[in-house]
Amino acid sequence: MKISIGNDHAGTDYKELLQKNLEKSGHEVTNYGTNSEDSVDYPDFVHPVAKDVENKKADLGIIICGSGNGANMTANKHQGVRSALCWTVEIAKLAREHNDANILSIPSRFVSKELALEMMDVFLNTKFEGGRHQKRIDKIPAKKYCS
Ligand SMILES: O=C(CO)[C@H](O)[C@H](O)[C@H](O)COP(=O)(O)O
Repeated sequence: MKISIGNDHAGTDYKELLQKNLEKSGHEVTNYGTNSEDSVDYPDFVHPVAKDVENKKADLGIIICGSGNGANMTANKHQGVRSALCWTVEIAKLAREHNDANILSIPSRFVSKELALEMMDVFLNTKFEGGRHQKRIDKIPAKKYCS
């Protein structure tokens, strides 16, 4: 799969670990950084990931910041992006099965590295169930609701 990944200073070491594992499994990874622990602004590193997913240059995205919230909010401003903030394996699984999430947002300051790896694994290997869930995700875009 093609996976784009981005993080701020709070997620650099997690990103390195996840990227290494993805590449070991044969995935094609585009890393948008940051690659240091110097303080940066998460939108600068998350927008490129969401843009790749929006433009179908990536199959899935992974974004990491301290709480996962700022990264998640940024990604969800992009059309067709459904970014899910996940902190358990089950939530990551449901994000794929029920929400067809295409970006996984990881809160590095609140989950262990082992859990981050497990969430990534389940996120990549779980399929969207469709059916009643398709109807629901079709109703997510605000412009469809408002017009
Ligand atoms: O969690 C974040 C945004 O949702 C970021 O990763 C920041 O780390 C967080 O805002 C804390 O900022 P700080 O500059 O690392 O104290």
